[in-house]
Amino acid sequence: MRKIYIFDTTLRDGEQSPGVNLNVHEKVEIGLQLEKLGIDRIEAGFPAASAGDLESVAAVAQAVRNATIVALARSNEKDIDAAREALKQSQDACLHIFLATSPIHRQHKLRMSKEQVLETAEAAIKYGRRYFDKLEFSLEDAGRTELDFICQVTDMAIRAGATVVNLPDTVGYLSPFEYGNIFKTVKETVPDAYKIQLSAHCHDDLGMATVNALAAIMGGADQVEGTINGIGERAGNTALEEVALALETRSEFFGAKTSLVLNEIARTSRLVSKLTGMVVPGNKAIVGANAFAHESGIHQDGMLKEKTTYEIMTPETIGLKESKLVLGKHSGRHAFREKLIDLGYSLSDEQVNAAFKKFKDLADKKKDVVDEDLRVIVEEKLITTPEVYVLDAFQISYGTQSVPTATVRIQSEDGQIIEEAAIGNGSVDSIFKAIDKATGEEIELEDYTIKSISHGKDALGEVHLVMRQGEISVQGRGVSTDILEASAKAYVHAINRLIDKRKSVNHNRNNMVLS
Ligand SMILES: CC(=O)SCCNC(=O)CCNC(=O)[C@H](O)C(C)(C)COP(=O)(O)OP(=O)(O)OC[C@H]1O[C@@H](n2cnc3c(N)ncnc32)[C@H](O)[C@@H]1OP(=O)(O)O
Ligand SMILES: CC(C)C(=O)C(=O)O
Ligand SMILES: [Mg+2]
Repeated sequence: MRKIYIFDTTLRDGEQSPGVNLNVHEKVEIGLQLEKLGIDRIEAGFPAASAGDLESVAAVAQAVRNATIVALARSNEKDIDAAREALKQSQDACLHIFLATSPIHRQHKLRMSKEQVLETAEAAIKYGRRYFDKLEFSLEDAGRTELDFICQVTDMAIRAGATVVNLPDTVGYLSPFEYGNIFKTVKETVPDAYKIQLSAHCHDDLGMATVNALAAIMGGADQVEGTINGIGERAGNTALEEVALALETRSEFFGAKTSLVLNEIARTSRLVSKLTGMVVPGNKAIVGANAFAHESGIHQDGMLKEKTTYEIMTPETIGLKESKLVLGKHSGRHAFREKLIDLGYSLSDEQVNAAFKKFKDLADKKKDVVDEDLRVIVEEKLITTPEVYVLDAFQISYGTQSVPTATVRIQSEDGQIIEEAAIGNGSVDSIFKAIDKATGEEIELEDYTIKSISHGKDALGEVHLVMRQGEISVQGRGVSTDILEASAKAYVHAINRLIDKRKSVNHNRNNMVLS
């Protein structure tokens, strides 16, 4: 199987992401993790850019011993000298020189003719080779360069001493077919192309950075350049984890492999995200939080029966523990039951069905149903107090200038609907007073607490209250994403428990009288 060399430019092109600025320590930390990941070549920076970048490249070159350390330079002696200075402690160094070759860049940016581009690049490569055995030359904006000129520059670069020639799609312009064809053409046309390595460097402006890198491999590229999490200039670079996993998962198709230590990918991704401050989107391939998470019932059922139904690679491959079955409104009974077993509940089919119905009602209101929500659902369901009254609906009228008024609709045991309204000292008080009227109970509220039992803006609120009627004291509990609803539920729950307790107290009294 053909080996594809991996050239990581997280510390150089990745750092060119607007808003990203890594200090020396952070660069070294990432460099060491890239070494663990088995990256072949690490581009540590652009030493001519600043004294800080020169220092960072030198620090990475000193710390990382098991990868080639690369430093970038423009095609001039000053930049190359800065790279020399930065890499002088390196065990295995590579100089990376670039010059743009496309008509747009030649005319507007460099203001050079084709001949001047050839001469400038040749002089720089020759100067660089005086000091470096390994030298990569990049034809910046090769993607928009005339194909015959790409071949001409590549030919010149090889003769001048480049060991790697990089053909970047600098502005993410090409389709996979076109990009792959450049490599195929260079291989077929440039006589000495077989003596050096050809490299692909893609940007994601049209969302094709990964597929273009793969097309380059199919066209004959020996090396792929990119970054962790695909960070980089504008829309970013090829995400290296995507290329590595595409080659691993579809090795029979590509016939090529990297030597990355794949189970270091998740760790590397998290570190780069943490230190650059660039959050990885949930749906990002390979390393996004949802890449191995399943929410819909049909998929979860498939996953529980056989993981390959919905996973083409395993989370363990990239160093994650396991796939996640996320419960939400699209989930089904199979996953729900499995989750309850995980949480330590052993319920009958009937109990699972009843709890599942409550779960679906909650999932309609709440984005993420977390373990704590499920515990509440199950435990509420298992504590069975006869429901003499059920809260059917309530409405609140409230304003800073008006007295809060609540209207409640309550269904009694015999199916009768009772509607009552009341005013109170606040929204909760008015609801409680309306419930008192509807149930005809006279109650003293002894305690009322409210707390959030799950996270986020749509967290569940749990109301706990203690009420007394004569000698009988009971507790009530209500849970909802709305605290007023949780309060009303807790109050009705407590009244039902009060009626239940009153019945058993009376029953015991009667028994005592009889005996
Ligand atoms: C595709 C890429 O990612 S290329 C790498 C891009 N990365 C960076 O630019 C980050 C680091 N850059 C920097 O810190 C600065 O741009 C520096 C220090 C390199 C140069 O700064 P300045 O001297 O102020 O020049 P400035 O950046 O404004 O302009 C770039 C100059 O380099 C020239 N230039 C651009 N590419 C090359 C090249 N490959 N070889 C030689 N000269 C080049 C431009 O034509 C321009 O020259 P001019 O001043 O004669 O018009
Ligand atoms: C410096 C070169 C390789 C580059 O980053 C690009 O062309 O995108
Ligand atoms: Mg780039």
